[in-house]
Amino acid sequence: DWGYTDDNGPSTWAEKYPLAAGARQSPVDIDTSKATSDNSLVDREIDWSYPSNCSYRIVNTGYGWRVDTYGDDTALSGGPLSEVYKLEQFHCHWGATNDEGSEHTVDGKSYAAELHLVHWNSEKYSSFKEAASQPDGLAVLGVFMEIGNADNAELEKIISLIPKIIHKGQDSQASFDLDFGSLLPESKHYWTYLGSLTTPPCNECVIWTVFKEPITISERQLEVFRSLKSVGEEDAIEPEEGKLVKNYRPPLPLGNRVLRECGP
Ligand SMILES: Nc1nnc(SCC(=O)Nc2ccc(S(N)(=O)=O)cc2)s1
Ligand SMILES: [Zn+2]
Repeated sequence: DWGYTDDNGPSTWAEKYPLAAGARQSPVDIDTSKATSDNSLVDREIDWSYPSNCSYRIVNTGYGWRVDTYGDDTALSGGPLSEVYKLEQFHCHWGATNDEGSEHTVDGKSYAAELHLVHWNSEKYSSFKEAASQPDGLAVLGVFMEIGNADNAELEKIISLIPKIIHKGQDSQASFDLDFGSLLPESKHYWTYLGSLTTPPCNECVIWTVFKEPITISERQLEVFRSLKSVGEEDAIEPEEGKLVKNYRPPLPLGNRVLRECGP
């Protein structure tokens, strides 16, 4: 199966997942000199509403952790979006060392990690799966994460559950009040472009919005991410083996896509 090691990593994905070789792939390097500040976006602020207290399921997908949100009373609209999108799940990508880990880069700079909030167009489509096969089906918010001295208190609620899902396939149900607002940066300055899922099947179904301002996470918190395993409990391997120390796809060419910028 696909993964992030030398023998099953991003450079091999197109063999089994032909979409991975498409012209609208993600992530990309955000070349700020190419970004056009588009007036059609300026008066369309990105607007989100997320519940404060909800029950969530965190799962080890084998490629990282993912929190399923059953996004009933969630809504994302505005900015580049023409319809209202619902939050389906959120997850993160990181690297083995702090100088890599984000999927998008900014003028070639990588951040230590990148948070993805995955929404689907529930106004036009009847399911996430259906939306994931449409060019305007998904809207993903990308938030860069850099190492800071302090723990990120909201992320800590998720990180405290990771020891329960060390192995692939494990999940944990928890109801905690998550303030999504604090998982997003203060500034709403963002770049947006048309792209894809950054993991197989790499469907070209995502309207990407990447915030310019990073949030901070502590080194200890990032180490907890790296303690996840990509193999199941039954795979008897050495304790140090199978650790998910990196799960990011390097940038693909922007090609002739338009990169728009909006915000102060
Ligand atoms: N044929 C298909 N199988 N599975 C899908 S969608 C499953 C899923 O949620 N995939 C997914 C993959 C990557 C991302 S990401 N990293 O945010 O681009 C978000 C979501 S479409
Ligand atoms: Zn992602």
